Amino acid sequence: RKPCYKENSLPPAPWPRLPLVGNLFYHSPTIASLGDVLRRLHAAHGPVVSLWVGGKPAVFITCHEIAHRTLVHMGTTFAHRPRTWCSGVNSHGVNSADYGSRWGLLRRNLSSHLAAAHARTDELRASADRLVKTLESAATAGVNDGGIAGATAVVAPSETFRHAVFGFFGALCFGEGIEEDMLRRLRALHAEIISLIVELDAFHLMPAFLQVVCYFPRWRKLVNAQRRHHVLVTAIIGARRRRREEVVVGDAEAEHRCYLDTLLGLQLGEDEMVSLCWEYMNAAVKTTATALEWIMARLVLHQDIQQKLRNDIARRRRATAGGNGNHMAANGEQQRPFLEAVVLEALRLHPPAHYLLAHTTDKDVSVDRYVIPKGSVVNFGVASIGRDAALWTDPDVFRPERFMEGGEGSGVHCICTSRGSSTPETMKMIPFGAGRRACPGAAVAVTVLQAFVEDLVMRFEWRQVGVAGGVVGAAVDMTEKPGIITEMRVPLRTHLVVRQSN
Ligand code: HEM
Repeated sequence: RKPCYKENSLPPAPWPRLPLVGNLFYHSPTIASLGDVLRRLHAAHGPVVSLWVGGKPAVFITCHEIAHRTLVHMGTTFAHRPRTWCSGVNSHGVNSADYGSRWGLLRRNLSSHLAAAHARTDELRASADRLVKTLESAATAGVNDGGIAGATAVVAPSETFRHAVFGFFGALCFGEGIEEDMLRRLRALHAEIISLIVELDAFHLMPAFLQVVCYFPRWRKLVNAQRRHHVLVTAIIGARRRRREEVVVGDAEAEHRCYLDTLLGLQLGEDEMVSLCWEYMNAAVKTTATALEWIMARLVLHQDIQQKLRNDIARRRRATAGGNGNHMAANGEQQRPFLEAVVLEALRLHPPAHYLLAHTTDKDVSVDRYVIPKGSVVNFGVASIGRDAALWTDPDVFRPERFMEGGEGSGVHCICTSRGSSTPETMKMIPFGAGRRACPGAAVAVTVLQAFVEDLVMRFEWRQVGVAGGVVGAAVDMTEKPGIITEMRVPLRTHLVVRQSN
């Protein structure tokens, strides 16, 4: 028997609600309108509201305290993902796996690979160097719009950021030595497949019959692109397998183990490996590259913070070179580098993912005065929590100092997985989610962002376009382009000046 709830015990939802369709698609036919619809609903009804996807509710939560209670305290209950009838290339990933032993095995494998990758500073340095060199050539060859002496030009760095991040994670995923041409083809295929995915569907927010309607015209293209992706990744897997067989034991141990090596060790099928490699690159690249662009846009806008960051990095480098790498705060703890504060503040204001991946529950759960029925889609407003005026003073102001000692964000860290490591206070922002399904790549992503930003700030001055001789020109446009990942609507353009004294 289907359980029966009193209408008023379910989280509030707008009317009308049509049979089969529900009301989500009626109120918010696109991901772009979802944010506005939810803002209005939350303003009227509080932090727990719902929209209906066909016959089941999609519950949205924008309160950090409830997020902590559900994702961390009731972790196992909320660790499930909704089922889908077809997820194509994503079907064998960690993110789509049922919460259970297979998920546990794959997630442990990914997490231990990422923990080892975290220590791979050589690869990170090499990627940051390549990024800096590409931008240096752009600055030297480009159009100098400001009459500034030395190598300087107006550049749009988004594409370079994306390529550098793809190259870095490509090496971690497939191993070093993967050809540039292969990487470019893989990148193009990722972009093609992503462009064909219906965004609301990615969050499990489309009733089945609408999925059929929306995917019908693009189905052949999607299947075709996924097939080409499969062929390319299978070729990479084959090459890696042969290399492992050829390399003598001692050499193999000296060589870093890439993600693919760990998958080969698990004896998985070919489809599973292709899907897991897709997930790795898909989850890592667009998120990290988008975050990097938002951070640099903020530094272009806030020249004072950019200079403060440069000074802090230089001071720390001098201290480390002088043998004094300990930066103690007044409370005796290691002082947070300003660089980390800048990255955290950008992730608070501009989380690449405005919502988590869809969660669901394995039983009915009471939250506040409402019942979340078993099997509902449950999601969390990441951007709303990070910009909540009840948690942050002047939430719309970019102020990294709030994450420094004594600031309102000093207790916040991005990685909240277990009860022990988190309180509602540590979850005043959740750009990587929280609890059992929290992003396993969070620590690596923050490390990559810090390494890239450090080099970019020390090697170049990032000025607003048209700002020369103190004349302020076009400001950076911080408007958002909503999507599965929220990018800048107008990609960053900046006046890049190569610094003479690095
Ligand atoms: C700035 C960069 C990144 C951001 C903002 C980000 C954000 C997120 C978010 C919000 C989730 C959903 C959590 C949930 O549903 O509760 C997630 C899940 C996930 N992320 Fe990331 N991520 C980033 C980088 C990475 C990297 C570098 C990797 C790995 C190479 C990665 C792999 C994953 C995987 C596998 C999941 C699914 C986990 C599961 O279902 O158990 N992410 N990420």
